[in-house]
Amino acid sequence: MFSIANKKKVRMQQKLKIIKIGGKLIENEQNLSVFLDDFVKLKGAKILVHGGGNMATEVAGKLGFETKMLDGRRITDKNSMEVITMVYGGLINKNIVAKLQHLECNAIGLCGADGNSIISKKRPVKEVDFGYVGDIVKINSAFISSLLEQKIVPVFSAISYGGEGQLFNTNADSVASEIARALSHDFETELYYCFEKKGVLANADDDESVIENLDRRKYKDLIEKKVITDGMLPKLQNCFEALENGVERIFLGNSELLQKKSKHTKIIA
Ligand SMILES: Nc1ncnc2c1ncn2[C@@H]1O[C@H](COP(=O)(O)OP(=O)(O)O)[C@@H](O)[C@H]1O
Ligand SMILES: CC(=O)N[C@@H](CCC(=O)OP(=O)(O)O)C(=O)O
Repeated sequence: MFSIANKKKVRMQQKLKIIKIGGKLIENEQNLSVFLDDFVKLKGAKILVHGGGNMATEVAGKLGFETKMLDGRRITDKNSMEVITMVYGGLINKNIVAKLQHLECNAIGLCGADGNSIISKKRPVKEVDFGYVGDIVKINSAFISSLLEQKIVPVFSAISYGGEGQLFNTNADSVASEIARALSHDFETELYYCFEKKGVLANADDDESVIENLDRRKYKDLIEKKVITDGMLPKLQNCFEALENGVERIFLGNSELLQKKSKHTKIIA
């Protein structure tokens, strides 16, 4: 019989790719289709994490709810949490899974409550109360690994679980990096952030000004110069934390990143 230690050793030699797709790419049918075609072609174990912030804002607006963001994170009141559950957990997640099934990729759609997979705690109230925003405290690696072993592709939405019947909204970039960090104990992990730009830009007005290699020193400098703002702030914070906690390689780019043919950003130590 295979012992747990042996199983772990076998997995350590296995590569795992965790890919996050941002909301602005999902909204565009053409970009989503290019991305999913490349995603299904990736060999080996893989996990997809999706955002959808823009769509949630749009649906909330239609329902007459105002959206407030701070440092790339949504201040999530009760109404906002309900919209998020419907949009991320339902509309986006189920459509992506259906498209993957059509491409003959056996995907399963999950939020953090499913399989007790992503456990979080309400973000502590400091200057701001983010409401139903959860910071991840635990990833159920054993459950996620068991899906991967069955060749099932988990597709996670940006919803975590508080453990006491409460769902929380969690930045999708954080979901991806925390899953990558946790599973790097068992697999050799690579993390990919796909969004609408070619990578981290040195000049926000020039889409070709991609920084090909980004280290922490340059990242801090670019924050001070206000070149890195908005959603890019939590995204890069997640990248460096992941790199310092066992994730082997991290890349940022557009819907074509998975082919790595066009310019993109690599996070380096
Ligand atoms: N230096 C930068 N390079 C690229 N994008 C940046 C930069 N600074 C801020 N951004 C913004 O960050 C956004 C990406 O973050 P976010 O909106 O969270 O992405 P996602 O679509 O993955 O959710 C880009 O759309 C861009 O407007
Ligand atoms: C707490 C928090 O901000 N959660 C995010 C989750 C979705 C997300 O991250 O979507 P994108 O990847 O498309 O930005 C939000 O509600 O906007």
